[in-house]
Amino acid sequence: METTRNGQAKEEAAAARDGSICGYESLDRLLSDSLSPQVFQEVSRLLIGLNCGRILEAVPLADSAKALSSECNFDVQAFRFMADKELLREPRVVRVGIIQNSIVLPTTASFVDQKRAIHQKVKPMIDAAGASGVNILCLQEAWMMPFAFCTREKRWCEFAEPVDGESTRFLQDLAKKYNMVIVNPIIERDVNHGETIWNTAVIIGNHGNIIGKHRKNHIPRVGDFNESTYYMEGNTGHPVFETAFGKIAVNICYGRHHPLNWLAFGLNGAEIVFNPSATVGELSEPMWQIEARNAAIANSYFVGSINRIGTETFPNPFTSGDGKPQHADFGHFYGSSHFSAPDASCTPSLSRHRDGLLISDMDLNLCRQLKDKWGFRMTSRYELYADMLAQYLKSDFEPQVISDPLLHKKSS
Ligand SMILES: NC(=O)NCCC(=O)O
Repeated sequence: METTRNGQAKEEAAAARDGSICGYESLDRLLSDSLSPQVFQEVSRLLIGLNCGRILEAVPLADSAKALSSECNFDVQAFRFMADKELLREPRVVRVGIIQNSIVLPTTASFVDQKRAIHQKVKPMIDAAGASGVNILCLQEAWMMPFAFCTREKRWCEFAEPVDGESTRFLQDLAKKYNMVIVNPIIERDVNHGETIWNTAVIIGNHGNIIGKHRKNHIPRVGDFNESTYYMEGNTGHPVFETAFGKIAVNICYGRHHPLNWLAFGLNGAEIVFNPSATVGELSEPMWQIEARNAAIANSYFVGSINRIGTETFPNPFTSGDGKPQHADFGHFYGSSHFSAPDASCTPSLSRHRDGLLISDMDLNLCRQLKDKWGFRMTSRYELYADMLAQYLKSDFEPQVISDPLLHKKSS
Protein backbone atom coordinates (compact mmCIF):
# COMPACT_ATOMS: atom_id res chain seq x y z
CA MET A 1 0.00 0.00 0.00
CA GLU A 2 2.72 2.39 1.11
CA THR A 3 4.80 1.47 -1.97
CA THR A 4 1.85 2.17 -4.30
CA ARG A 5 1.33 5.58 -2.71
CA ASN A 6 5.07 6.28 -3.03
CA GLY A 7 4.97 5.20 -6.68
CA GLN A 8 2.01 7.47 -7.33
CA ALA A 9 3.70 10.39 -5.58
CA LYS A 10 6.81 9.82 -7.68
CA GLU A 11 4.76 9.74 -10.89
CA GLU A 12 3.02 12.97 -9.89
CA ALA A 13 6.36 14.62 -9.10
CA ALA A 14 7.75 13.51 -12.49
CA ALA A 15 4.66 14.84 -14.27
CA ALA A 16 4.97 18.17 -12.47
CA ARG A 17 8.64 18.35 -13.50
CA ASP A 18 7.96 17.70 -17.19
CA GLY A 19 4.98 20.05 -17.05
CA SER A 20 2.17 17.60 -17.77
CA ILE A 21 -1.08 17.39 -15.79
CA CYS A 22 -1.39 13.79 -14.54
CA GLY A 23 0.56 12.68 -17.60
CA TYR A 24 -1.59 14.70 -20.06
CA GLU A 25 -0.02 17.55 -21.95
CA SER A 26 -3.02 19.89 -21.67
CA LEU A 27 -6.38 20.17 -19.97
CA ASP A 28 -8.07 19.70 -23.33
CA ARG A 29 -6.20 16.42 -23.89
CA LEU A 30 -6.96 15.23 -20.37
CA LEU A 31 -10.68 15.87 -20.89
CA SER A 32 -10.89 14.48 -24.44
CA ASP A 33 -9.11 11.25 -23.41
CA SER A 34 -11.09 10.83 -20.19
CA LEU A 35 -14.67 11.65 -21.24
CA SER A 36 -17.03 10.05 -23.74
CA PRO A 37 -17.27 12.03 -27.02
CA GLN A 38 -20.77 13.37 -26.17
CA VAL A 39 -19.78 14.44 -22.66
CA PHE A 40 -16.54 15.98 -23.98
CA GLN A 41 -18.55 17.99 -26.52
CA GLU A 42 -20.81 19.37 -23.79
CA VAL A 43 -17.86 20.15 -21.52
CA SER A 44 -16.08 21.91 -24.41
CA ARG A 45 -19.19 23.93 -25.19
CA LEU A 46 -19.18 25.25 -21.64
CA LEU A 47 -15.42 25.60 -21.19
CA ILE A 48 -14.31 27.07 -24.52
CA GLY A 49 -17.60 28.32 -25.91
CA LEU A 50 -19.23 28.21 -29.31
CA ASN A 51 -18.30 30.24 -32.36
CA CYS A 52 -21.32 31.18 -34.49
CA GLY A 53 -23.24 28.54 -32.55
CA ARG A 54 -20.79 25.75 -33.30
CA ILE A 55 -17.79 24.04 -31.74
CA LEU A 56 -14.66 25.61 -33.23
CA GLU A 57 -13.69 23.92 -36.49
CA ALA A 58 -10.22 22.39 -36.90
CA VAL A 59 -8.40 23.35 -40.12
CA PRO A 60 -6.45 20.67 -42.04
CA LEU A 61 -2.70 21.20 -41.89
CA ALA A 62 -0.40 21.58 -44.91
CA ASP A 63 1.67 18.40 -45.50
CA SER A 64 4.89 20.39 -45.40
CA ALA A 65 3.96 21.86 -42.01
CA LYS A 66 3.19 18.37 -40.70
CA ALA A 67 6.53 17.10 -42.02
CA LEU A 68 8.43 19.94 -40.32
CA SER A 69 6.59 19.35 -37.06
CA SER A 70 7.48 15.66 -36.90
CA GLU A 71 11.05 16.20 -38.14
CA CYS A 72 11.74 18.99 -35.62
CA ASN A 73 9.54 17.69 -32.80
CA PHE A 74 6.99 20.47 -32.30
CA ASP A 75 3.18 20.45 -32.32
CA VAL A 76 1.02 22.21 -34.90
CA GLN A 77 -2.70 22.76 -34.52
CA ALA A 78 -5.06 24.92 -36.58
CA PHE A 79 -8.60 26.20 -36.06
CA ARG A 80 -11.09 28.56 -37.71
CA PHE A 81 -13.13 31.37 -36.10
CA MET A 82 -16.06 32.21 -38.35
CA ALA A 83 -18.25 35.33 -38.44
CA ASP A 84 -21.80 35.72 -39.71
CA LYS A 85 -22.20 36.45 -43.41
CA GLU A 86 -22.83 40.15 -44.03
CA LEU A 87 -24.70 41.70 -46.95
CA LEU A 88 -22.50 44.75 -47.44
CA ARG A 89 -19.02 43.51 -46.47
CA GLU A 90 -16.96 40.61 -47.74
CA PRO A 91 -15.47 38.34 -45.02
CA ARG A 92 -12.06 39.57 -43.83
CA VAL A 93 -10.29 36.30 -43.04
CA VAL A 94 -6.69 36.41 -41.86
CA ARG A 95 -4.55 33.49 -40.82
CA VAL A 96 -2.72 34.14 -37.57
CA GLY A 97 0.01 32.09 -35.87
CA ILE A 98 1.62 32.03 -32.44
CA ILE A 99 4.73 30.10 -31.40
CA GLN A 100 5.73 28.77 -27.96
CA ASN A 101 9.09 27.20 -27.29
CA SER A 102 11.64 26.28 -24.68
CA ILE A 103 15.22 27.51 -24.74
CA VAL A 104 17.79 25.08 -26.16
CA LEU A 105 21.15 25.23 -24.38
CA PRO A 106 21.86 25.42 -20.65
CA THR A 107 22.02 28.99 -19.35
CA THR A 108 25.73 28.38 -18.66
CA ALA A 109 26.53 28.09 -22.41
CA SER A 110 28.03 31.07 -24.22
CA PHE A 111 25.42 33.80 -24.87
CA VAL A 112 26.18 33.74 -28.59
CA ASP A 113 25.56 29.99 -28.75
CA GLN A 114 22.39 30.23 -26.66
CA LYS A 115 20.86 32.85 -28.94
CA ARG A 116 21.94 31.10 -32.13
CA ALA A 117 20.45 27.81 -30.89
CA ILE A 118 17.09 29.49 -30.18
CA HIS A 119 17.10 31.08 -33.67
CA GLN A 120 17.81 27.66 -35.17
CA LYS A 121 15.06 26.01 -33.17
CA VAL A 122 12.41 28.60 -34.03
CA LYS A 123 13.29 28.77 -37.74
CA PRO A 124 11.51 25.52 -38.79
CA MET A 125 8.50 26.57 -36.72
CA ILE A 126 8.34 29.83 -38.67
CA ASP A 127 8.88 27.85 -41.88
CA ALA A 128 5.85 25.73 -40.91
CA ALA A 129 3.83 28.92 -40.37
CA GLY A 130 4.99 30.18 -43.77
CA ALA A 131 4.13 26.87 -45.44
CA SER A 132 0.67 27.09 -43.84
CA GLY A 133 0.02 30.54 -45.31
CA VAL A 134 0.10 32.38 -41.98
CA ASN A 135 -0.35 36.14 -42.52
CA ILE A 136 0.55 37.42 -39.04
CA LEU A 137 2.83 35.61 -36.60
CA CYS A 138 3.83 36.45 -33.02
CA LEU A 139 6.65 34.92 -30.95
CA GLN A 140 6.85 34.71 -27.15
CA GLU A 141 8.15 37.45 -24.82
CA ALA A 142 11.96 37.88 -24.98
CA TRP A 143 12.05 34.84 -27.24
CA MET A 144 15.76 35.30 -28.07
CA MET A 145 17.07 34.53 -24.57
CA PRO A 146 16.41 32.69 -21.32
CA PHE A 147 14.02 34.64 -19.06
CA ALA A 148 16.85 35.48 -16.68
CA PHE A 149 15.23 38.39 -14.84
CA CYS A 150 14.70 36.31 -11.71
CA THR A 151 18.46 36.45 -11.07
CA ARG A 152 18.87 40.25 -10.81
CA GLU A 153 22.30 39.74 -12.39
CA LYS A 154 23.14 42.47 -14.88
CA ARG A 155 25.22 40.28 -17.16
CA TRP A 156 22.02 39.06 -18.88
CA CYS A 157 21.66 42.58 -20.32
CA GLU A 158 24.17 41.44 -22.92
CA PHE A 159 21.33 39.67 -24.69
CA ALA A 160 19.60 43.02 -25.41
CA GLU A 161 19.58 44.17 -29.04
CA PRO A 162 18.73 47.36 -30.89
CA VAL A 163 15.32 47.40 -32.62
CA ASP A 164 17.09 46.66 -35.93
CA GLY A 165 19.48 44.13 -34.35
CA GLU A 166 20.31 40.51 -35.01
CA SER A 167 16.93 38.92 -34.12
CA THR A 168 14.96 41.53 -36.07
CA ARG A 169 17.18 41.02 -39.13
CA PHE A 170 16.75 37.24 -38.82
CA LEU A 171 12.95 37.66 -38.81
CA GLN A 172 12.92 40.34 -41.52
CA ASP A 173 14.24 37.79 -44.02
CA LEU A 174 11.51 35.32 -43.06
CA ALA A 175 8.79 38.00 -43.12
CA LYS A 176 9.79 38.90 -46.67
CA LYS A 177 10.12 35.27 -47.75
CA TYR A 178 6.64 34.32 -46.48
CA ASN A 179 4.84 37.67 -47.03
CA MET A 180 4.10 37.56 -43.32
CA VAL A 181 3.84 40.22 -40.61
CA ILE A 182 5.97 39.11 -37.65
CA VAL A 183 5.74 40.43 -34.08
CA ASN A 184 9.19 40.18 -32.57
CA PRO A 185 9.29 40.57 -28.76
CA ILE A 186 12.88 41.26 -27.71
CA ILE A 187 14.85 42.87 -24.94
CA GLU A 188 15.81 46.16 -26.56
CA ARG A 189 18.93 48.25 -26.09
CA ASP A 190 18.17 51.84 -27.09
CA VAL A 191 21.58 52.90 -28.37
CA ASN A 192 20.45 56.48 -29.03
CA HIS A 193 19.30 57.04 -25.47
CA GLY A 194 22.22 56.08 -23.28
CA GLU A 195 22.07 52.36 -24.09
CA THR A 196 18.92 51.98 -21.96
CA ILE A 197 17.13 48.62 -21.83
CA TRP A 198 13.44 48.07 -22.63
CA ASN A 199 11.10 45.12 -23.04
CA THR A 200 9.91 45.74 -26.59
CA ALA A 201 7.91 44.21 -29.41
CA VAL A 202 9.15 45.12 -32.89
CA ILE A 203 6.50 44.93 -35.62
CA ILE A 204 7.94 43.68 -38.90
CA GLY A 205 5.81 44.23 -42.00
CA ASN A 206 5.18 41.60 -44.67
CA HIS A 207 7.81 43.23 -46.92
CA GLY A 208 10.43 42.77 -44.22
CA ASN A 209 10.19 46.44 -43.20
CA ILE A 210 10.07 47.64 -39.60
CA ILE A 211 6.63 49.22 -39.04
CA GLY A 212 7.26 50.28 -35.46
CA LYS A 213 7.73 49.16 -31.88
CA HIS A 214 5.87 48.99 -28.60
CA ARG A 215 7.47 48.92 -25.16
CA LYS A 216 5.96 46.94 -22.29
CA ASN A 217 3.72 49.25 -20.26
CA HIS A 218 3.48 47.42 -16.93
CA ILE A 219 6.57 45.89 -15.32
CA PRO A 220 5.99 43.16 -12.72
CA ARG A 221 7.15 43.26 -9.13
CA VAL A 222 5.75 39.89 -8.14
CA GLY A 223 7.39 36.60 -7.15
CA ASP A 224 10.72 36.16 -8.90
CA PHE A 225 9.76 38.52 -11.75
CA ASN A 226 12.45 41.06 -10.92
CA GLU A 227 12.19 42.77 -14.29
CA SER A 228 12.14 46.25 -12.75
CA THR A 229 15.84 45.70 -11.99
CA TYR A 230 16.46 45.74 -15.74
CA TYR A 231 13.99 48.06 -17.48
CA MET A 232 11.41 50.75 -16.84
CA GLU A 233 7.73 51.07 -17.78
CA GLY A 234 7.38 51.68 -21.52
CA ASN A 235 6.98 55.12 -23.09
CA THR A 236 5.25 54.23 -26.35
CA GLY A 237 1.59 54.49 -25.26
CA HIS A 238 -0.86 52.06 -26.85
CA PRO A 239 -0.01 51.97 -30.55
CA VAL A 240 -2.06 50.00 -33.02
CA PHE A 241 -0.20 48.96 -36.14
CA GLU A 242 -2.17 48.98 -39.37
CA THR A 243 -0.68 46.09 -41.34
CA ALA A 244 -1.53 44.56 -44.71
CA PHE A 245 -3.66 42.00 -42.85
CA GLY A 246 -5.38 43.94 -40.08
CA LYS A 247 -4.90 46.29 -37.14
CA ILE A 248 -2.75 44.69 -34.47
CA ALA A 249 -1.36 45.63 -31.06
CA VAL A 250 0.84 44.01 -28.42
CA ASN A 251 0.06 43.87 -24.71
CA ILE A 252 3.27 42.42 -23.30
CA CYS A 253 2.88 39.83 -20.51
CA TYR A 254 2.11 41.46 -17.13
CA GLY A 255 0.07 44.15 -18.95
CA ARG A 256 -2.65 41.50 -19.21
CA HIS A 257 -3.55 42.05 -15.55
CA HIS A 258 -4.47 45.66 -16.33
CA PRO A 259 -7.90 46.03 -17.93
CA LEU A 260 -7.24 49.68 -18.87
CA ASN A 261 -4.20 48.59 -20.86
CA TRP A 262 -6.38 46.22 -22.90
CA LEU A 263 -9.00 48.95 -23.22
CA ALA A 264 -6.55 51.51 -24.61
CA PHE A 265 -5.48 49.18 -27.44
CA GLY A 266 -9.16 48.65 -28.19
CA LEU A 267 -9.91 52.39 -28.20
CA ASN A 268 -7.13 52.82 -30.76
CA GLY A 269 -8.90 50.31 -32.99
CA ALA A 270 -7.01 47.02 -32.53
CA GLU A 271 -8.60 43.96 -34.13
CA ILE A 272 -6.03 41.47 -32.82
CA VAL A 273 -3.99 41.99 -29.63
CA PHE A 274 -1.08 39.66 -28.95
CA ASN A 275 0.02 38.91 -25.40
CA PRO A 276 3.56 37.51 -25.59
CA SER A 277 4.33 36.26 -22.10
CA ALA A 278 6.65 34.41 -19.76
CA THR A 279 4.80 33.15 -16.73
CA VAL A 280 4.86 30.20 -14.37
CA GLY A 281 2.23 27.79 -13.09
CA GLU A 282 2.24 28.47 -9.40
CA LEU A 283 1.83 32.17 -9.93
CA SER A 284 -0.67 32.68 -12.72
CA GLU A 285 -2.12 29.58 -14.33
CA PRO A 286 -5.70 29.99 -13.07
CA MET A 287 -5.69 33.58 -14.42
CA TRP A 288 -4.22 32.73 -17.83
CA GLN A 289 -7.29 32.02 -19.93
CA ILE A 290 -9.73 34.10 -17.91
CA GLU A 291 -7.89 37.39 -18.40
CA ALA A 292 -7.33 36.90 -22.14
CA ARG A 293 -10.87 35.82 -22.84
CA ASN A 294 -12.27 38.64 -20.76
CA ALA A 295 -10.16 41.15 -22.70
CA ALA A 296 -11.36 39.72 -26.02
CA ILE A 297 -14.99 39.89 -24.90
CA ALA A 298 -14.85 43.33 -23.26
CA ASN A 299 -12.97 44.95 -26.17
CA SER A 300 -14.51 43.11 -29.14
CA TYR A 301 -11.17 41.96 -30.57
CA PHE A 302 -9.19 38.74 -30.91
CA VAL A 303 -6.40 37.92 -28.45
CA GLY A 304 -3.39 35.67 -29.10
CA SER A 305 -1.86 34.53 -25.79
CA ILE A 306 1.65 33.06 -25.88
CA ASN A 307 3.69 31.62 -23.02
CA ARG A 308 7.10 29.95 -23.12
CA ILE A 309 7.61 26.37 -21.91
CA GLY A 310 10.10 24.52 -19.77
CA THR A 311 12.10 25.14 -16.63
CA GLU A 312 15.15 27.39 -17.04
CA THR A 313 17.85 26.85 -14.44
CA PHE A 314 20.42 29.56 -13.71
CA PRO A 315 23.98 29.18 -12.42
CA ASN A 316 23.56 31.14 -9.16
CA PRO A 317 20.70 30.52 -6.73
CA PHE A 318 18.52 33.43 -5.59
CA THR A 319 15.75 33.96 -3.04
CA SER A 320 12.23 35.32 -3.45
CA GLY A 321 12.34 37.42 -0.30
CA ASP A 322 9.60 35.28 1.24
CA GLY A 323 11.66 33.28 3.73
CA LYS A 324 11.55 30.16 1.56
CA PRO A 325 14.77 28.37 0.52
CA GLN A 326 16.94 29.72 -2.26
CA HIS A 327 16.45 28.20 -5.70
CA ALA A 328 17.90 28.54 -9.20
CA ASP A 329 14.80 28.56 -11.43
CA PHE A 330 11.49 30.41 -11.83
CA GLY A 331 9.48 27.18 -11.85
CA HIS A 332 7.78 25.70 -14.89
CA PHE A 333 6.70 27.97 -17.77
CA TYR A 334 3.42 26.28 -18.69
CA GLY A 335 2.97 27.17 -22.37
CA SER A 336 -0.79 26.75 -23.00
CA SER A 337 -0.82 29.35 -25.77
CA HIS A 338 -4.24 29.93 -27.30
CA PHE A 339 -6.51 32.36 -29.15
CA SER A 340 -9.61 34.03 -27.71
CA ALA A 341 -12.37 35.58 -29.79
CA PRO A 342 -14.74 38.48 -29.07
CA ASP A 343 -17.73 36.12 -29.01
CA ALA A 344 -16.30 34.35 -25.90
CA SER A 345 -15.10 31.29 -27.78
CA CYS A 346 -11.47 30.20 -27.68
CA THR A 347 -9.20 27.56 -29.14
CA PRO A 348 -7.91 24.63 -27.12
CA SER A 349 -4.51 25.49 -25.66
CA LEU A 350 -1.18 24.17 -26.90
CA SER A 351 0.74 21.78 -24.67
CA ARG A 352 2.05 22.69 -21.21
CA HIS A 353 5.48 21.28 -22.08
CA ARG A 354 5.99 20.88 -25.83
CA ASP A 355 7.09 23.40 -28.44
CA GLY A 356 4.17 24.37 -30.63
CA LEU A 357 2.73 26.46 -33.42
CA LEU A 358 -0.95 27.36 -33.11
CA ILE A 359 -2.68 28.70 -36.20
CA SER A 360 -6.11 30.19 -36.47
CA ASP A 361 -8.14 31.70 -39.26
CA MET A 362 -10.15 34.62 -37.99
CA ASP A 363 -12.80 36.58 -39.82
CA LEU A 364 -12.17 40.07 -38.49
CA ASN A 365 -15.78 41.00 -39.29
CA LEU A 366 -16.58 39.24 -36.01
CA CYS A 367 -15.19 42.26 -34.08
CA ARG A 368 -17.79 44.72 -35.39
CA GLN A 369 -20.54 42.12 -35.27
CA LEU A 370 -19.95 41.71 -31.54
CA LYS A 371 -19.87 45.51 -31.06
CA ASP A 372 -23.24 45.72 -32.78
CA LYS A 373 -24.65 42.81 -30.78
CA TRP A 374 -23.54 43.73 -27.27
CA GLY A 375 -22.94 47.47 -27.64
CA PHE A 376 -20.16 47.50 -25.04
CA ARG A 377 -18.60 50.64 -26.57
CA MET A 378 -21.92 52.42 -26.79
CA THR A 379 -22.88 51.61 -23.20
CA SER A 380 -19.42 52.12 -21.71
CA ARG A 381 -19.99 55.50 -19.93
CA TYR A 382 -16.35 56.50 -20.44
CA GLU A 383 -17.05 60.06 -19.19
CA LEU A 384 -18.05 58.61 -15.81
CA TYR A 385 -14.75 56.78 -15.50
CA ALA A 386 -12.66 59.64 -16.91
CA ASP A 387 -14.09 61.79 -14.13
CA MET A 388 -13.54 59.09 -11.50
CA LEU A 389 -9.90 58.68 -12.55
CA ALA A 390 -9.33 62.44 -12.63
CA GLN A 391 -10.62 62.63 -9.04
CA TYR A 392 -8.59 59.61 -7.95
CA LEU A 393 -5.37 61.14 -9.23
CA LYS A 394 -5.75 64.19 -7.03
CA SER A 395 -3.73 64.11 -3.81
CA ASP A 396 -6.80 65.06 -1.76
CA PHE A 397 -8.91 62.23 -3.21
CA GLU A 398 -11.23 60.53 -0.76
CA PRO A 399 -12.94 57.25 -1.65
CA GLN A 400 -16.71 57.57 -2.14
CA VAL A 401 -17.86 55.42 0.75
CA ILE A 402 -21.21 55.86 2.45
CA SER A 403 -21.10 54.17 5.84
CA ASP A 404 -24.10 52.68 7.53
CA PRO A 405 -24.72 55.23 10.34
CA LEU A 406 -25.54 52.32 12.62
CA LEU A 407 -22.15 50.73 12.02
CA HIS A 408 -20.28 52.71 14.64
CA LYS A 409 -23.12 53.08 17.15
CA LYS A 410 -22.66 51.18 20.36
CA SER A 411 -25.52 48.74 20.89
CA SER A 412 -27.42 49.72 24.04
N1 LIG B 1 6.90 38.40 -17.89
C1 LIG B 1 6.07 38.90 -16.99
O1 LIG B 1 5.72 40.06 -17.02
N2 LIG B 1 5.67 38.04 -16.03
C2 LIG B 1 4.96 38.46 -14.88
C3 LIG B 1 4.18 37.37 -14.26
C4 LIG B 1 2.80 37.29 -14.80
O2 LIG B 1 2.23 38.31 -15.22
O3 LIG B 1 2.23 36.20 -14.78
